[in-house]
Amino acid sequence: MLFWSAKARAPSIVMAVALAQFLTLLVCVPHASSRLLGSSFGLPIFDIFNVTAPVTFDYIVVGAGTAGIPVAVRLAEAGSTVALIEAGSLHYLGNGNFSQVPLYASAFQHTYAGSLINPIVDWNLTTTPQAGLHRLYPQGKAVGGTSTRSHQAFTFAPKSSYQEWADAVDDQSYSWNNFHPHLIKPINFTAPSSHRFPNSTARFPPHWRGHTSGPLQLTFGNYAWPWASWVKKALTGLGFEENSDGFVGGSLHGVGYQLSTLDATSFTKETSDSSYLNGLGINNQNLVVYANALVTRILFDASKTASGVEFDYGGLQLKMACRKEVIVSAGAFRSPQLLMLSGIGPRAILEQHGIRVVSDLAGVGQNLGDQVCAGISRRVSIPTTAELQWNAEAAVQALRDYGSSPPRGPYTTYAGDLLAFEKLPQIYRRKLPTSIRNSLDLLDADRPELEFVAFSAYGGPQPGFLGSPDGHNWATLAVALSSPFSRGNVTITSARAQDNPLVNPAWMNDPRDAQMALQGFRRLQDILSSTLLQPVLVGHESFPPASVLKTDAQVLEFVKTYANPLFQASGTAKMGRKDDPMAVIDSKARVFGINNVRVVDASSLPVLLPGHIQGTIYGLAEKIADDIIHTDKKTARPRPYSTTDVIPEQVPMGRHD
Ligand SMILES: Cc1cc2nc3c(=O)[nH]c(=O)nc-3n(C[C@H](O)[C@H](O)[C@H](O)COP(=O)(O)OP(=O)(O)OC[C@H]3O[C@@H](n4cnc5c(N)ncnc54)[C@H](O)[C@@H]3O)c2cc1C
Repeated sequence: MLFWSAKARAPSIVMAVALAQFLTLLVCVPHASSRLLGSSFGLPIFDIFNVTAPVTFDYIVVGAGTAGIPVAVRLAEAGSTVALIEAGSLHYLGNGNFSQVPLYASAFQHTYAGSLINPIVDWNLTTTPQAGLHRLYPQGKAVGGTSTRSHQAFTFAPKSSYQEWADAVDDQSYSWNNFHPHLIKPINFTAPSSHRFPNSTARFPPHWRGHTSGPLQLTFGNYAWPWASWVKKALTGLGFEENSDGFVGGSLHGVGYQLSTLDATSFTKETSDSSYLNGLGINNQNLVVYANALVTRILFDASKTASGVEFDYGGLQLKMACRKEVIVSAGAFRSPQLLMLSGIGPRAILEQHGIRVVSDLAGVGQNLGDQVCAGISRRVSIPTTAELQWNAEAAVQALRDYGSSPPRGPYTTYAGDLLAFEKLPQIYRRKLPTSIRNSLDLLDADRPELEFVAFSAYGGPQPGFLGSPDGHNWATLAVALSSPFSRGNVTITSARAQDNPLVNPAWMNDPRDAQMALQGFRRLQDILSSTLLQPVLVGHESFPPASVLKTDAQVLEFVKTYANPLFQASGTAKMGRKDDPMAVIDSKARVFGINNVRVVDASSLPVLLPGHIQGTIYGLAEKIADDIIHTDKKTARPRPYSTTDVIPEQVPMGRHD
């Protein structure tokens, strides 16, 4: 489809490709089985392109994000009719090419008050004050969801985390071996190309070569930032092993280049819409996408069975009905919000807002897990993103490289292209109180406690995003707590979906995390002082200045004030056993206490996974879709739309009174 394949290219190329595609479309239309441009999108009031579109769907999926699109696409493939309802629109319209060019991934994402934000493709959510500060927490509001905001890192958690998951939900289908087929089903892998520098070899599981059957393209950038190579050399010198599997083999320990969700031809960011929707779903007539539609409530009949949803479409309050299920994939903050607005959640909160209780579930909105990081920026003598911001010649060359075939150079990769994971080494561990050491010792051997990210840009507060406040090259090394103990929560501030939920990440609320952050930061300082990095560090200028990081109290103060999330929020409608009072969904993602509602997204995760969670979310979406399809034999039979799909006696579309 012309619109969906629009990529960030030089305008002339775009126009030429567009013209060719348009001509092809014109030639093909009379015989085509595919739909007309735009027909994949529904108008909930009327649909002039597809007048036979049913008002009642088998499934309604709420949220066209990282999980929602794969679930909707797979169900439609299996023959069910699916309405995919998304509050946002197309990120190409709202965010230009900032959601496409890999280097731009962190555009409009600073978390400090006063940062540049883009209200069109983001929910503009502000957390409750953390250490006295309100923080912005980016979340995608677009077809593609937060995959359009992501920094493209693709990892799987260590094997023990999936085992912990399987044990927590009493379902061994989540063990590494059993879950693995679903985790890799999305993947279409391309090995790194020869355009990377020779000293930046990227590792990946050898058997992934040729694994191209999935819709989601993964590869490595056609460039490695010099800072990444220097940090890798330093970490290796300090005893880090290289992670030989690119962080997707079931172990995160070690250092390596970031495997990324990247289109291996255009070197644009791969998202759930560019992969699943554009690649698979767009021509499937069973799937209709309703954009700009904010679901405000799930509707239930007298037997607490979901019958459809109510939504806000440009101010109109509309309803849509489903025959089978409502699948909530609205993300870690908005899935619990929607459940609460629909009467599913902690009784006291619902009653406080005058919401009728349908299922009193204490765990809705609780158990919010997230990783938190802090870094040090230093002036460096090697090229960083500052070159693209301040050096016209370098910027023009980088654009030329990106426009060449194949694209190469710094625009093909994210600025944080090197990751490393470890347990806190003994020398720092010994400084922790015994009780904290004991807690850490309970973590599995393959579960990392720290993650490092080498970022070729300035990391201090600044309104821009490309990387340098002063024209000098700056680089950052950040450390994150991979296995924090703190848990926050999400709640509602009103009975209206239009109001953002209240998010309290509770970063470092657990004293164990504060002590771990202190020792992790000391480890970070020591890495930056290593002789192996000295050749590229310039002077002593840094953010924060060394003078404010002398005592432990100063470090803790800095970390608490400047810590950022790694944006891996999860667990707010967690999966669990029926006898777990905080569990919201069972191991098939079905919400307890009601019928025909599932939650499939980051909020479903029962365990805070180390590393980056999008890979697991795609895998979970595949797994639950597979479960649904296999337990519902009828939906497994392909069936095109027909006018008989219109069931007038069910809740009609249109203005509701
Ligand atoms: C800045 C940033 C960078 C990140 N980088 C990485 C990374 O490099 N690697 C990684 O693994 N992870 C990364 N993550 C995390 C990852 O992107 C998320 O965990 C993941 O995308 C969440 O997927 P989801 O399906 O749960 O939610 P989402 O992808 O957010 O999807 C939810 C969708 O539901 C829609 N929606 C919400 N409420 C409603 C409603 N009431 N009605 C209709 N629609 C609604 C939203 O608009 C959205 O489109 C990053 C996150 C952020 C914020």
